[in-house]
Amino acid sequence: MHSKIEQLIAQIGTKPKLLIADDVPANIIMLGELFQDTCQVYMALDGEKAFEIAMDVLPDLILLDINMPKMDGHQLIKKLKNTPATSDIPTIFLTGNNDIESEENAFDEGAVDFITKPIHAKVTKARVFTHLVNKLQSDLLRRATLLDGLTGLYNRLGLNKYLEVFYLDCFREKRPISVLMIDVDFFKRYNDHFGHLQGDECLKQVAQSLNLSVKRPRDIVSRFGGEEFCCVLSNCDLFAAELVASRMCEEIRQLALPHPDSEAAEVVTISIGVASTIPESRQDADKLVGKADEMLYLAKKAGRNSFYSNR
Ligand SMILES: Nc1nc2c(ncn2[C@@H]2O[C@H](COP(=O)(O)OP(=O)(O)OP(=O)(O)O)[C@@H](O)[C@H]2O)c(=O)[nH]1
Repeated sequence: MHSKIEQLIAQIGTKPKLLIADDVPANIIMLGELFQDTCQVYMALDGEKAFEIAMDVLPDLILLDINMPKMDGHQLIKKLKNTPATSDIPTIFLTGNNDIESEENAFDEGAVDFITKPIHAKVTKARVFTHLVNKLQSDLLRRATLLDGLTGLYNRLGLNKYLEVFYLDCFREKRPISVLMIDVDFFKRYNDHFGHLQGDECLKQVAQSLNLSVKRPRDIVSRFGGEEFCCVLSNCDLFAAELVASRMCEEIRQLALPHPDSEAAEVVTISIGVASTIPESRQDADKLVGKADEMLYLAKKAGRNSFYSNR
């Protein structure tokens, strides 16, 4: 099991994140030492703090004591399961309550395992690694389903998944989030002129350039469909998003891909709609995408090869 986890870590490039929540510092320290070589370990002494850390770091696995101050293990797992960003995180109860009723309750509440105290290092390690291997393997598979075959960018499914998570984060932190809807100008004419295969090649180059225009780990560029792309910039206000949009337009022009039938320029160009908000509800992400789409329409109407924003 140990070697399987190491193989997965090598494949993914980072150690999995493990959150340990227990109100007894000695337990946390002991568990931390047990997993520090294999995992990035996060620790919390009460349920509220554990939830806060879970939202911030999105751990790969949570080890949860039942009896904790502020929010106990039962309340915490309920909250984790009801929150989109954390609902899929496997959670193991680690508890001194070793009666069958507590164990049944834990599974009903969505726990993947139930380990009783006193902690037996070898058994705890084996069970934690089993669940971590499952989690990392399913993440790898899921990641493959979230990518677009032609461009290697996130596909629509990937966009929806990350937009939901980032939107929720920005709502919680009262930070701005911006969306850029991007469309290649007169692309039908490009295909008609050069053929579909060269059209595909053009989309690949545009995708790569757009992806290089965003710098931060939580920024994502996705293929929205056809010759449309969508970029999500977390913790980014309208002013900064306009700078990104302007840079993207310039970098696509710099690719200097000839487009003789375009009315916008002699080379391939893009139009971008920019929208930004500080989320007031958890569920308004679609509205932000809709707003960016409206701005894209206005950018097209204003002559293409530029961006338009919801100022
Ligand atoms: N080569 C290629 N073409 C695609 C792909 N997906 C969509 N398209 C083409 O993209 C073109 C989009 O055309 P329109 O929606 O009319 O837009 P447009 O020609 O870019 O015009 P404007 O957006 O108004 O500037 C269509 O001809 C589609 O066939 C793809 O994967 N590969």
